[in-house]
Amino acid sequence: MIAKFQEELPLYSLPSSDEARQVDLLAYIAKITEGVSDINSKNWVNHEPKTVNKITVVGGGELGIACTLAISAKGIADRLVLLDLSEETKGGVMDLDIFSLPNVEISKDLSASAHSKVVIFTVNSLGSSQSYLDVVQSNVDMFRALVPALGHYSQHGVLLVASQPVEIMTYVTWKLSAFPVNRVIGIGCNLDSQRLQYIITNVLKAQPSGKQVWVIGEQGEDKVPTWGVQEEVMSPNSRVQLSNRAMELLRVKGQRSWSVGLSVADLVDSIVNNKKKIHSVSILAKGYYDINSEVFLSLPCIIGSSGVSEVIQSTVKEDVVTEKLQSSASSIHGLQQQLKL
Ligand SMILES: NC(=O)c1ccc[n+]([C@@H]2O[C@H](COP(=O)([O-])OP(=O)(O)OC[C@H]3O[C@@H](n4cnc5c(N)ncnc54)[C@H](O)[C@@H]3O)[C@@H](O)[C@H]2O)c1
Repeated sequence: MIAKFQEELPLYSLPSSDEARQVDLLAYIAKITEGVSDINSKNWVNHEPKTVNKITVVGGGELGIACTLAISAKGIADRLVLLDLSEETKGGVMDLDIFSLPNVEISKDLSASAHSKVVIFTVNSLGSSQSYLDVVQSNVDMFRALVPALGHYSQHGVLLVASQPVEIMTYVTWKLSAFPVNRVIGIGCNLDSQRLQYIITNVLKAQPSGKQVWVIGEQGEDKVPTWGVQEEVMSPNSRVQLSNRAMELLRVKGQRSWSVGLSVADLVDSIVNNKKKIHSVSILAKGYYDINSEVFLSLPCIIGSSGVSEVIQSTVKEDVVTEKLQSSASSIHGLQQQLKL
């Protein structure tokens, strides 16, 4: 299946103005996707009420199950489709089959995702590639087989990417889907930001509250804290000391799939219920922090039903933040240039 798409798919090379052709191509791709033999005979367009809060989780591994459980626990979805595309039946998915959850459907058919408000990507290729570039390329190849069809089935939804490396996989999803950029988001530093705010406010009990501090940039070692507005009662020095102390506490927290699942569910809640809440998520960073290449980095944004509605620009000028983001942008862009999309 993947090989077939490698031959078929220069979709992202179409100009976005050529929408009719893009839709035709996406329809064709969906048609030849596994599990969908004839898109018209299935009549998927008419079977699904379009107003329900339907969510699709793609991938039934650790993170896919964690997202499913967290979204179910929050009661956000009227219907949740877990697309388990693996050959074998992994423990988690099998157990969900046995101990079924209300409103959760497990499927291998991509068309089951039709009319989702959010499609969450948690798949990860298990290729035995040697170099980092090969590992990323095998994830890209897998996305080539999935994103165009899933984008076709949920043309008005938001694509939320959790697969790693999240900045690159979000860029790849944007290119392969031909979606408007505001509706393609990576989970980026959302969990780190929420944790940092909690640490500053509830653990360090610092005044003023940590609501104005964000973790931004590249997920992992190169992420960086930044303040949204100048805190009048704090000198720049004590602000830096406070965020450094909070970042130290954040680093030892580690990441478990269930904590990422909880933060994904919070993001989904903001989208589905049009909460207009601020999240630090991976978005197209071109034009911010003097970045002029097409790379995705985490920046604080207002998130609602159409994805990103506004990017929050910090009024605090910090050279170290700009340098870190530019350095991340340069290395991510370098790697993207070597990928075969
Ligand atoms: N687990 C976490 O805490 C966590 C946190 C943040 C990000 N992530 C990222 O999310 C992704 C998934 O992580 P995980 O822990 O769930 O991994 P996992 O190995 O448990 O699950 C990967 C899933 O991808 C599916 N898959 C593999 N190859 C496929 C293919 N060719 N077509 C369709 N599906 C395929 C597998 O069947 C499996 O369901 C990874 O990129 C990971 O880095 C995970």
